Amino acid sequence: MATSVAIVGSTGRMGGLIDRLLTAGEGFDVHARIGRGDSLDQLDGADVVIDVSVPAVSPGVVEAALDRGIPIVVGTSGWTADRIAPVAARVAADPELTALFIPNFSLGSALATRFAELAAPHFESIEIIEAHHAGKTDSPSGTAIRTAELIGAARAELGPVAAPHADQRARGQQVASVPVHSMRMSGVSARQEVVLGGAGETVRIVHETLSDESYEPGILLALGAATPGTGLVVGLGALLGL
Ligand SMILES: NC(=O)C1=CN([C@@H]2O[C@H](COP(=O)(O)OP(=O)(O)OC[C@H]3O[C@@H](n4cnc5c(N)ncnc54)[C@H](OP(=O)(O)O)[C@@H]3O)[C@@H](O)[C@H]2O)C=CC1
Ligand SMILES: O=C(O)C1=N[C@H](C(=O)O)C[C@H](O)C1
Repeated sequence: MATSVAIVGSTGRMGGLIDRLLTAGEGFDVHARIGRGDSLDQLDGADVVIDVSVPAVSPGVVEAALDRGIPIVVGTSGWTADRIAPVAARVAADPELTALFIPNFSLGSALATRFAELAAPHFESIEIIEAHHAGKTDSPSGTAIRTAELIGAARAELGPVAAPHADQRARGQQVASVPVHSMRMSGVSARQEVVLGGAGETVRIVHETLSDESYEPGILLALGAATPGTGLVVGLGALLGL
């Protein structure tokens, strides 16, 4: 029997992509298409919820899914480690609950983030430059926040990265001590560059999204993994075994 999926943010770019992907493929049915103004009671009866809405709305969607015991995949940005923490505690307390936070569904992005995490302990200077389409309303991107948090965790025993003059606005927003510089502009879908500097050298880890097609395998992987008892997952890398 097909897995029934409730899509929150269904009228948006990602919601439309997910709708088309599930409708065209096998194994999943669309249970409900939920947009602004629609009741979250439409989640009732779904096997899984996928949220691709806006950062302000996403926490309420997660709560509504967990209240109903329905596994949820969260693709919406804005989920810092601090915001995930109470959800993690709730999921840890109930073995039936499942919440997957996937800041970026693309394989290349998951790999690039992992590469940055691996390199982080070896360089004292690390900064992130991310660019997105002009329609993106939040910054830094969810991917940049997650990447910076993982860099910070990888350097936990070494201390913060060297970010001189970080009090100046043009030095970016610090996330887990990593300066993040966000551009919102025409001509770009999504791009992230992690620049690492050490004695006499720099390393640049660049990921570019050229089309939304790159998200499709990750969306299906996450939906397939979102079953009761999976628990908390953060990042596609965990599902890929990276
Ligand atoms: N994890 C990943 O790989 C990716 C994540 N994203 C993230 O996904 C999110 C959505 O991106 P995108 O599709 O480009 O954005 P869009 O602006 O195209 O879509 C946002 C959707 O959320 C809806 N929405 C707004 N308020 C509510 C509400 N109260 N209840 C239900 N739905 C609501 C909007 O409805 P309305 O049209 O009425 O405003 C719209 O359908 C962003 O946070 C983005 O960063 C994006 C790409 C990839
Ligand atoms: O809004 C987008 O487009 C994207 N949002 C996500 C983010 O905030 O990281 C993922 C990807 O970068 C595209």
